[in-house]
Amino acid sequence: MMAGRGGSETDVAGGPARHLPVLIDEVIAHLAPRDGGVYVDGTFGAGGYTRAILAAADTRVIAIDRDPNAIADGQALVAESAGRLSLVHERFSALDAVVAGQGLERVDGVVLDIGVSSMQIDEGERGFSFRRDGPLDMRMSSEGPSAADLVAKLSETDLANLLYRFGEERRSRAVARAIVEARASAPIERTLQLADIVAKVIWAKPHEPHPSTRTFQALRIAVNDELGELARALEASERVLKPGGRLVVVTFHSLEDRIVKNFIANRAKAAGGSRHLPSVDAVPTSFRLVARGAVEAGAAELASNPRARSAKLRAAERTEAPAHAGGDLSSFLPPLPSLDASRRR
Ligand SMILES: C[S@@+](CC[C@H](N)C(=O)[O-])C[C@H]1O[C@@H](n2cnc3c(N)ncnc32)[C@H](O)[C@@H]1O
Repeated sequence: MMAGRGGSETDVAGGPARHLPVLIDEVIAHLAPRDGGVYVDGTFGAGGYTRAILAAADTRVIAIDRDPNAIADGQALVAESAGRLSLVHERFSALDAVVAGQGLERVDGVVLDIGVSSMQIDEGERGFSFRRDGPLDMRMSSEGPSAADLVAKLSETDLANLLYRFGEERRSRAVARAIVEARASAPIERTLQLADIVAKVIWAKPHEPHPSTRTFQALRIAVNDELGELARALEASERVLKPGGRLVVVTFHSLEDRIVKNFIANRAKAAGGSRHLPSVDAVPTSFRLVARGAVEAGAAELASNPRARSAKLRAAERTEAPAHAGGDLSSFLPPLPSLDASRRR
């Protein structure tokens, strides 16, 4: 079962929690759940945030996860919640449709805890871990192409670009070359098989991350379209939050944090607000900042949970202004660095 990124026992809303989620006090402080409010937990996982929201006030929670195992494990909490929790198997990019499916138009808060759960990492069979043997899968939802499919089918150049963009792997060309050479003699279908191939071209000192860290991160992000999912979920939140409703997002690496930071900055600053332009051109801001900059874990949490080290929380509050026209993710999805462009410089 889910060991969790924190791993502590609390009992909220009736049942034993199996982990202490990252930045939980800060999440609740910024989400500010209130009696009668409806909150979307877009990343249910082991239900740590959901439990805390249910415990903080007399709220209703609509929780979402794309992983069928998380949905199955969460049924006990649904049963305990006396009708206050709806748990939906869906991608969080569709959170506005999920809210509509519950017969609601708007909600009081949305929280996202981006990334994989410990359960997903810890189960070798899911294929996320370079330390455990398993099929090279990495699909959170068990649908669509797996990591093994990408490794088998992408050209050497596309593989190198993927590793560079989503893993920030500086030796992406060497890793891509090694993968292409290895797959010519045998299909790469197991996690440890891929980890061995990467270890032949990247040496890590004892204090450095495992040589496969960046390769596995890149494949996972690509397989699950994690950056696109995040960008679309931010836009869906803008559509579904009531004026005064809060958006709280916790991320674990810079690619994700940049998207959240850019989105909030984009929506919280009035476009066309220049004194050189007629005021009629100004686009009203749809969010205002709740937290200036990113909130990080304090010393106590860092001491008890090393996984909180890279966590960053950003929060914003919805204004009365209409949502921006959706779909143009380029206004806040930062251009991903192209390997070829970087080599030309
Ligand atoms: C870090 S865990 C969340 C842990 C949770 N906050 C808790 O306290 O237990 C992330 C969860 O989000 C889910 N997830 C990731 N991307 C998703 C997406 N695009 N749509 C829905 N669920 C997603 C994963 O399956 C995983 O269960």
